[in-house]
Amino acid sequence: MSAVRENGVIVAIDGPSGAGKSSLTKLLAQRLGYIHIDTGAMFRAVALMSKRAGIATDDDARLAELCRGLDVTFVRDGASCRVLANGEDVSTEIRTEEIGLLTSAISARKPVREALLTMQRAMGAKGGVILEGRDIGTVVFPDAEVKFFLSASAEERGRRRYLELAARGDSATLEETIAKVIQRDKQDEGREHAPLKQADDALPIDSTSLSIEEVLSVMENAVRERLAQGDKG
Ligand SMILES: Nc1ncnc2c1ncn2[C@@H]1O[C@H](COP(=O)(O)OP(=O)(O)O)[C@@H](O)[C@H]1O
Ligand SMILES: Nc1ccn([C@@H]2O[C@H](COP(=O)(O)OP(=O)(O)O)[C@@H](O)[C@H]2O)c(=O)n1
Repeated sequence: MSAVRENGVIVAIDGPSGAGKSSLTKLLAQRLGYIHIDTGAMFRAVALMSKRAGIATDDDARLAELCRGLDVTFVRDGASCRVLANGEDVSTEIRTEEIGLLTSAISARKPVREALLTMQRAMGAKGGVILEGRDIGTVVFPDAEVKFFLSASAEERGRRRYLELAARGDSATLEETIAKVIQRDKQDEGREHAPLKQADDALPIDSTSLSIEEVLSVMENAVRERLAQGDKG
């Protein structure tokens, strides 16, 4: 049994790329009046800074040093949220597919995971928070009161990403985008430290043929049900 915390429950949303985690996390947070933490953005910020510093993806000593000197924060900007790395707004720069793949390699390294794990636990401990990522329900907050594992077919997730990239003027093809999504999932599932996997007690949601509103409604109902149980849950 886990007690409801100072500011409410902890909601963990994990799943592969393009499953809808970021979209649903933001909407669910608005509905519940919770804060949301995009842990992928934190890993992306580390990857961007490591690229700028010319650090090899397997240079654990330099990665550890980088993380020690890196402060990642989120600031609200109207309806959206900006990501700051040591005070610099890197929100746009971290969102490329290239940084996504580099992030997948960097985030497999133990010192990077350890550094961000400490930050994420500190950010979420009081509850009233939704964290989205790959290992929230399994490693960061295995005692989260509500856990979701959001997925969709690789083709549908690739299609969603492709539409996003096309809207930004990126010339990547649908086939390339699906292939990259599959490659990243494989890396994330196959790594030694904190691999992407469904927690035993997570509620699985396959969003392949569900609208965002439909997924939101399933999630909101599950959280409200848990809140109604209070400390008895
Ligand atoms: N259930 C859904 N149906 C259709 N499109 C969706 C759905 N969920 C998310 N999307 C769209 O797919 C894209 C990727 O969603 P996102 O929330 O960024 O996924 P993730 O954070 O898991 O990578 C976004 O453009 C989003 O609007
Ligand atoms: N909790 C997390 C979140 C992200 N990540 C890594 O960071 C990468 C980018 O995560 P993201 O959530 O921004 O990616 P998308 O789902 O938005 O494509 C993932 O492919 C993972 O390798 C992780 O290892 N653990």
